[in-house]
Amino acid sequence: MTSPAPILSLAGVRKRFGDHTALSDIDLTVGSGEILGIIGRSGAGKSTLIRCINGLERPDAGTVAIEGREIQALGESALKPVRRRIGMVFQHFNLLANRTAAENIELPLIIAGMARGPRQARVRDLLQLVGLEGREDRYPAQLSGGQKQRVGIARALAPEPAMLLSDEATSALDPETTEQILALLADINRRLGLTILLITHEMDVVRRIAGRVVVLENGRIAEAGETWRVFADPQAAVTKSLLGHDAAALPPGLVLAPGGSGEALIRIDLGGPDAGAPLLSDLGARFGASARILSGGVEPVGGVPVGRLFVGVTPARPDDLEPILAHLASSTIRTELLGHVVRAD
Ligand SMILES: Nc1ncnc2c1ncn2[C@@H]1O[C@H](COP(=O)(O)OP(=O)(O)OP(=O)(O)O)[C@@H](O)[C@H]1O
Repeated sequence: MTSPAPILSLAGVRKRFGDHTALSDIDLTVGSGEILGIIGRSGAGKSTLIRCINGLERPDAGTVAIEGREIQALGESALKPVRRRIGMVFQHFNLLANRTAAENIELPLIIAGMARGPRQARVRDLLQLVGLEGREDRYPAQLSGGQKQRVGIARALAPEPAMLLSDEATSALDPETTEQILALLADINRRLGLTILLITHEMDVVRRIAGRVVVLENGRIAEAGETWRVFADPQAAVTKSLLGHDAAALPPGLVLAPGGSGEALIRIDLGGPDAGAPLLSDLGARFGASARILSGGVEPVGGVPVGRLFVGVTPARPDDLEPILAHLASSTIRTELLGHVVRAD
């Protein structure tokens, strides 16, 4: 049995505008049912990438395939049905102001030539799926930002696309509404097995729902991988800076002693299924050391705990510090002795 073609695959994609290279060497595969985040700062090439994926822009080199079908050489009429396989969700919703919520959702079905009966049944199902029952007759101006985006999502889902392409879909929403829309996307992904490509400039959006992330910088892929790994152990400078990961940062208010004894300040980067292990109580049980958390935290990234802790460890004997560090290093992503804490007394 051959495995199904990926929903989307890009190979060696390059796009130039004059002498400016907006995208180069883009290799990307999106498998069925996954949520992939694409993150980058302004100018990184996100819009150009979207335009290459939906056929609005032709790459200068490389291939873009949707469900195994290469689109870069297709003419407008051949592109149309392939484009319909990608549902677009936009930052500013792009709803028709003079049509109700239900009519906005119905429009792509009318264009697709669906008969009235099944069309209206489908609109009802979609309204229910996105939590808009009872609001079907409201016009966009009578809906909140979150409700408008629910209409946008339902409209994108109406033609049963193979993939949802979310272009900064939560960037115009407040944090609470962002949370609700991301929860809706995650729910749709789970319930329908729908593939979602999330384009964003916000790490938090990626952290909440993307299983995998691609970091774009200056038109190139700077880093890619499972979201929790990239968050727990970022490699590229741009990822570290997007994450606000300053490797040298000390928690506020802590001062390191010039000498080397007493309570050791240790920075621990945790991530992965083992991150919940009882690390600190281990230090007491194995080494008779006392350990306290001075700063930091652990939170789930794609369901996997990830975090950075600053821990003060007082070994029973100075010689214990080395084996303590080795023990911590064996069960964390990174353990680093930063120095010794100045005591207040
Ligand atoms: N039609 C164009 N003509 C010339 N340069 C362009 C064109 N489109 C994009 N660019 C340039 O290509 C680079 C990538 O732009 P792009 O819009 O893809 O970035 P972006 O990551 O989407 O940024 P933003 O988040 O600000 O929308 C930028 O330097 C931009 O100025």
